[in-house]
Amino acid sequence: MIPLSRYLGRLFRGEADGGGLSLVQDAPAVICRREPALAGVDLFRSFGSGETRSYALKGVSADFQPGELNLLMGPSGSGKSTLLAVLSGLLRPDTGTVGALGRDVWRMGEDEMERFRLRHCSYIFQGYNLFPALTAREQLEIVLKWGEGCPAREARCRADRVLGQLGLSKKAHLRPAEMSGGEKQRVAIGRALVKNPSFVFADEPTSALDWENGEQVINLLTETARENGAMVLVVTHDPRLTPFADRVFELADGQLQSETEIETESFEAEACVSGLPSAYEHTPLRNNSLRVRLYDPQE
Ligand SMILES: Nc1ncnc2c1ncn2[C@@H]1O[C@H](COP(=O)(O)OP(=O)(O)OP(=O)(O)O)[C@@H](O)[C@H]1O
Repeated sequence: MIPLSRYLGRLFRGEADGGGLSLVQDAPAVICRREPALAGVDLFRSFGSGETRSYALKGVSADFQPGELNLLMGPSGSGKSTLLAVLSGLLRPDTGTVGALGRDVWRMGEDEMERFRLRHCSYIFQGYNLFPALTAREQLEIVLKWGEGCPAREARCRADRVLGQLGLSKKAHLRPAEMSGGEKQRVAIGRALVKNPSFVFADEPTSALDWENGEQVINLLTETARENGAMVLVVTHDPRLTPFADRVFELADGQLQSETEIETESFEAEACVSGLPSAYEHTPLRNNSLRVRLYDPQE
């Protein structure tokens, strides 16, 4: 019997066999420590001053679990992008705290914050923000070389692997001007995912895409949550994304109106998770009831 601790952060397949369980070979899935990876507490954020001052966030508190895809929805002007920016370390709140991986984000010094963002956070915005002069492969390589000091050969290998997962192997040599909108968005997502972030923050990542490309993008983000244990937070107006999510947060007028857990199919192989340390729980996976991954966000 292989101790479960050996599997922390690694992939395995659990196969139920007549009530028993054997753990074999690599396969993606998620079991996460049920502690929020990210927690916003009583967040206020205003813009302007004096008589023109208005509050975009009015006391928002919310927890976000690792291994989950969260949607932030609500009417235009309700504060979604402001909340995303505050939670992701890009915009300082007036008051309130943001905790991430056990750290108080807004108490970090600038350098520490920069390192934290570089190591743990990825951002996906509407405009793609790709470098015009770089090829698809170079857009990914540069993140690894600059961000992690990754040697050129390894960076190329990792970039090519992610481009392959995105179905972009044949486009690796193209520059942004030579790509379609969907391809550019996939490269932007590849750039966000190549460093295996703990947090992915995406603001309207599908709004400029047709549904075929949009579905591909949301599938990639779902996989990132489920298979890498990342906490993914997506601001969107698109109700078609809801079935892909684990949780939907609804904002209105700067306040959280509701938090809805989206039902997933039941996890048949309960045997897979028996014997787990109590700090861990499984996250059921759609379409594949026997895949399990242990993930520890603190590692
Ligand atoms: N930099 C800014 N300066 C002044 N007001 C701002 C600024 N950013 C946001 N606001 C205001 O804060 C409120 C919330 O804006 P926010 O962009 O967070 O809303 P949203 O829900 O993301 O909207 P949308 O869906 O239209 O993108 C709005 O009233 C907006 O005008």
